Amino acid sequence: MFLKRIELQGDRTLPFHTYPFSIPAIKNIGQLDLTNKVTFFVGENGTGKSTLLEAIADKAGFNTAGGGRNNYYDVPASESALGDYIRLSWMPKATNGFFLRAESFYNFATHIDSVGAQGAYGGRSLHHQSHGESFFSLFLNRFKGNAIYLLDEPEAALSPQRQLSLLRILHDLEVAGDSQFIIATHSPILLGYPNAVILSFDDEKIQEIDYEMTEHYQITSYFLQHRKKFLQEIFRDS
Ligand SMILES: Nc1ncnc2c1ncn2[C@@H]1O[C@H](COP(=O)(O)OP(=O)(O)OP(=O)(O)O)[C@@H](O)[C@H]1O
Repeated sequence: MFLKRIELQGDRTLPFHTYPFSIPAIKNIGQLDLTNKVTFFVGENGTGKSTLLEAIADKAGFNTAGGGRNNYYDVPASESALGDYIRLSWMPKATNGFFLRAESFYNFATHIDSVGAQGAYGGRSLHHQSHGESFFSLFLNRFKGNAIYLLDEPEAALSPQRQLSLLRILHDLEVAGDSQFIIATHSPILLGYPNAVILSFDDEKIQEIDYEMTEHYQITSYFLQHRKKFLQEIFRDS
């Protein structure tokens, strides 16, 4: 474990009508304790998961466009609006890590090509691999432990089988004992990882939720078990 606590600073004086403080979960962060090596952020689209993850990446010294400490490149509108307003408590401070943004991974791949660092990613340009293969090259080659990994929707490019393989990578790094993961996800497969804390952004305040209580689990489970009925309900009156 590296990151133990996230605190919002100066809560009384913040501009609550403007982004990012207009987001209920962000406005009411207060003090958020991280207790497990694997933490998931879940919630409906637009509830602030990426906003918080990006702010953590910013304060941790990672490139908010995606990458680690030494990946200098720019992507429009990738700066963190929240980073200056949160305080992180470390024990100990992580010096290594990676911030995966699915949405700007293409730019990250271009950056890796431009600095000739393909060797660190399996020896092949990330652009010459499929979207899912390139994500997986990152996990296999760059995730070596003794680090904090901030992953924003890592499932975006992964098949269900590869999501299971990612669970195995998480497990191996967690068992080795010196890695921490904070993962924003919509994947009911990833959320099933054992011993993780799931934090829901769906209400006024971020709070822990059981796996089986997440919409991701409930809707997926219901859909798979009652697909025809579910579709009839959705298409009714259309
Ligand atoms: N730079 C910005 N300026 C203004 N509003 C923004 C900005 N970035 C995000 N928002 C808004 O803030 C809200 C939270 O966005 P955020 O990307 O953190 O959501 P999210 O929970 O990660 O969503 P998703 O699950 O769709 O990825 C959204 O309503 C979004 O439109």
